[in-house]
Amino acid sequence: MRLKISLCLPSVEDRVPPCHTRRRRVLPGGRFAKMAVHEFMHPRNRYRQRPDFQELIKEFPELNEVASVDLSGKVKLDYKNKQAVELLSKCLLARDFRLKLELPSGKLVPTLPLRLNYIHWLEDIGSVARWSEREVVRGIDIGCGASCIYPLLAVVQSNKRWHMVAIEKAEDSLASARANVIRNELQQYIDVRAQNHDGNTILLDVLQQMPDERFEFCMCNPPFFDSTSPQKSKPKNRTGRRREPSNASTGSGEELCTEGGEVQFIGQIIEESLRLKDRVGVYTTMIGHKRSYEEVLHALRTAGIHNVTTSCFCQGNTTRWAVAWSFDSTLVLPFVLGSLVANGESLPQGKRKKGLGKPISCAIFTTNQMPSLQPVIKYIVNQLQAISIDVRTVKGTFDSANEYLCELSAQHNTWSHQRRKRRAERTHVEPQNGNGSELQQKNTNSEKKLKLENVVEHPEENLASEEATPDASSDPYLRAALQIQWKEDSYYVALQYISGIAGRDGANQILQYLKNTTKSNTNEESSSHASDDTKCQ
Ligand SMILES: C[S@@+](CC[C@H](N)C(=O)[O-])C[C@H]1O[C@@H](n2cnc3c(N)ncnc32)[C@H](O)[C@@H]1O
Repeated sequence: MRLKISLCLPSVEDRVPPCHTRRRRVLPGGRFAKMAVHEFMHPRNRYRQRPDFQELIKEFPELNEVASVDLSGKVKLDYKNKQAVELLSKCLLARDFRLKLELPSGKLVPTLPLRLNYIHWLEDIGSVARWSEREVVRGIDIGCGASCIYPLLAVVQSNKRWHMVAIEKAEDSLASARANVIRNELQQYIDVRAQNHDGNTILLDVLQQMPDERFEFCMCNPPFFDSTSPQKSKPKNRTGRRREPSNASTGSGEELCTEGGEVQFIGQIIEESLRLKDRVGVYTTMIGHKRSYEEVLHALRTAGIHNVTTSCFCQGNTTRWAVAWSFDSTLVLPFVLGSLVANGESLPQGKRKKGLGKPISCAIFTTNQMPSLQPVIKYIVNQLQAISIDVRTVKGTFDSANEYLCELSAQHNTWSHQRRKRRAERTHVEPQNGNGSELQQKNTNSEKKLKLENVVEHPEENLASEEATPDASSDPYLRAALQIQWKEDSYYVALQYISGIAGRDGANQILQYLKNTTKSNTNEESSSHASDDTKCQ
């Protein structure tokens, strides 16, 4: 029987598709085929299928003005034409979401595939955070822009279960955002608020105005560029190989630029989150540049924030990154679909598709051996703490009747060679009874064997490197989720690797350590019907 961790673990086909870096599919014989970039969008993103422009024009004849027919007879839109981009967004919003949108000229035109990728990622976060159990999910959009696109989409896509506070700093955008909310009669669900101009805060001032409110999430599409840089809104082209953007760029300098660029902006959200903590369940933001993404992850680690998940949104030729973090100890963010590893290392594509992999599980005691789940939980937690693994309860208590879930974090490998260490300890215990000489003889033999095993299997330098402590600001050596469950006639332990350089092997070894200690303790204590049942599955 295979046990599954019940924390809404994703099925493989639900996972977020791999990132932008792979645009070629390997064909038999090692040839490459170019893949449609749309394949990398979120699996639920309706725009993975390119719109059929011919059909769309029938419904919205105004598109005719910006469409052309190519030599093969295909109807095409010129994405370099600002008017075409705006018209397409408006038509798709009307057709697919029944939303009406108007924008003052010169303002950022929201492209829908990207906006929807972000919304779907939030839904994935919500399924781990169990938002489905709430009647209303409250969210904040930082910098809603003139379109107010994210709050509009969030409300409609959730069938009005998500209620949004939309914050905006620019006065003209604020007025336009309010008009778009009224235009769609969604004032009951979207509260558009002006950012405090005098203050220098992003969330603090606004949340101070609502002291009794708690939000499930916040989101942000920050101004990407540094207003103090001479290049301003031009992305850095360090290699000189960056292609010209295939879409017309829209948006004013005020919308796209901020002092210090996105890293400083997001850095401030991180700082404020350290003060606001659980006032917001999950802090999320989009990031425009890969380099900023790495800097943001570093800032989170430096702030001691490790409950993090990341994603990347791929659409057309544009890629954006996203980061979420939380102070909620009952929410294990790395369980979110398609999560990349939290230390910022991008996994190879094939691996990322499989995400964190399946949990491994094993029966650890039978109900004949343990009367209830409580002593099993206490026993396992003691065994883990004995080797300095930090155990943080996520669900259930030590007195749980059916299930207990916790998060493990280890700073270095303390589980390898435990059997040998225990044996070595035993050999150093002075014999207390009359069989002293016999026992001493046995111990001497096992000591010899132990020495031999150490020489053959594990030279000293290996031991030293395994126990090396990583630098304090980095991720733990291993993070994993552990579930203890009672089912039929046995108690099961399941381990899910989350992150850390120990990898899935580290999680396997911890499960093996638990099996071994159980086996040796039950052998010592009750001898006969011990742990033949500790089979791993
Ligand atoms: C890149 S635009 C995003 C607009 C919209 N959310 C979208 O995705 O199309 C960034 C927005 O953040 C606003 N903004 C900049 N600094 C802000 C702040 N401190 N508080 C609130 N909004 C801010 C800008 O005026 C701009 O409208």
